[in-house]
Amino acid sequence: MRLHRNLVFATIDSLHEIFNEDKQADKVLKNTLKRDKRWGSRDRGFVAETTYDMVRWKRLYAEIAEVKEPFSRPNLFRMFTVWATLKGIKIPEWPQFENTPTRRIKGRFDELSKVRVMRESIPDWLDELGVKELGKKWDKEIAALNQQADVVLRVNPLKATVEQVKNELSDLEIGTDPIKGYPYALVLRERANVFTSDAFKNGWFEVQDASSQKVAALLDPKPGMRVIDACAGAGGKTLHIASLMGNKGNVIAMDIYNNKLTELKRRARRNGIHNIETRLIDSTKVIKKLIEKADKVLIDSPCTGLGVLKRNPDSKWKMNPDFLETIIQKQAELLDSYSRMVKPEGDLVYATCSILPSENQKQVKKFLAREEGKNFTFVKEEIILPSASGFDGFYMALLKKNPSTDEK
Ligand SMILES: C[S@@+](CC[C@H](N)C(=O)[O-])C[C@H]1O[C@@H](n2cnc3c(N)ncnc32)[C@H](O)[C@@H]1O
Repeated sequence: MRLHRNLVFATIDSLHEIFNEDKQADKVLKNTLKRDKRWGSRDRGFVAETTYDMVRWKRLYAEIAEVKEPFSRPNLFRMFTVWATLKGIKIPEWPQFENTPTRRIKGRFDELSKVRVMRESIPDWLDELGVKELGKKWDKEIAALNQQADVVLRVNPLKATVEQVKNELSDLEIGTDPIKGYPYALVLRERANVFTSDAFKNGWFEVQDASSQKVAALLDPKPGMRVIDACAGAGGKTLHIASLMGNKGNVIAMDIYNNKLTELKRRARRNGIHNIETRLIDSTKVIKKLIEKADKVLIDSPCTGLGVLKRNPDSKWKMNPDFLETIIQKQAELLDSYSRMVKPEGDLVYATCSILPSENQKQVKKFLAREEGKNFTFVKEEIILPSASGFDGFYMALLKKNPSTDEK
């Protein structure tokens, strides 16, 4: 591979903003990739993937390069040199790369790889938390979470079949494969920009990880039901729920951020979905009005996101250990409050994209032991670990509300 100056500089500029200005990697990249209209998909892929790689391996590369934060531009180039050397890429003779100590880089890599926090490039607090929560399993999970994520599509059955999407993308030379056990999923053989395809623009599919596609399946909504997606965000799972209902019945998508709900409505139009109603949660009244009104409620709760580090490697640098306690408290509050919207004999699914038992199975256990959870019966749960599934880490539990309730 030959390194192109403008692509390397774009990568360094992106890293400067992510590391030194505390900006979010996806937002920074979105802007960087608009910079040069002449860039083809390979060029854009190089900038995006290299930036994500360097974010993922920040601690390891900084340690090998012997540089400290905040990273000056020369130091970002030193880290880039580590990346290129370890990938076996020939370092060009640019002034930024003078005297690259190739041998020393490899030697330091071998030495540092013996220590997990360096090998897996994670902060000490995260390693301690992982061990505390997952014990011996942590080693495998954090290694799996450092792999690059696959691009997975969820076909929208209201518009197309899996076969149609596969053929349409194949015409664009984008190879895909079905995934056993995931009826609407197609995984890309190689990363590609699928957003410019007509199939995407016409709502034939959404990009959604395979594990995430299991959530609506567990909720199992039926046409004609009233279903509430209480933490809908921009609607990844709402769209799936509505499509499983064949546009029949009513899906209420709620969130505390209006901009996310606006995006959800835009996506619903593209998907040809018209049974979704959005409601902004701007007071407790919004929830009270819906008490015991839903056949099924999904709480796709805010969480640490530790199951999706593959996709958001910068979150390990932006998160801090106090966040876990705050989020566990928030999850308990949401369970207590939003579970009231389930009708007697209705279903509640609680889901997170975390792999920590304290946000998942322990959270559900505590809910069932509290006054607010006493009307629910545990049905089943799925603990999806990234090492076993190859996809994102997820947790989901199905609870059934008991027939008689004295609540109101
Ligand atoms: C895990 S994300 C949801 C992702 C979304 N369901 C999807 O599939 O794309 C959690 C969502 O909860 C929202 N949220 C945070 N606090 C909330 C609250 N108190 N009530 C409802 N939603 C909340 C966040 O804005 C965020 O969109």
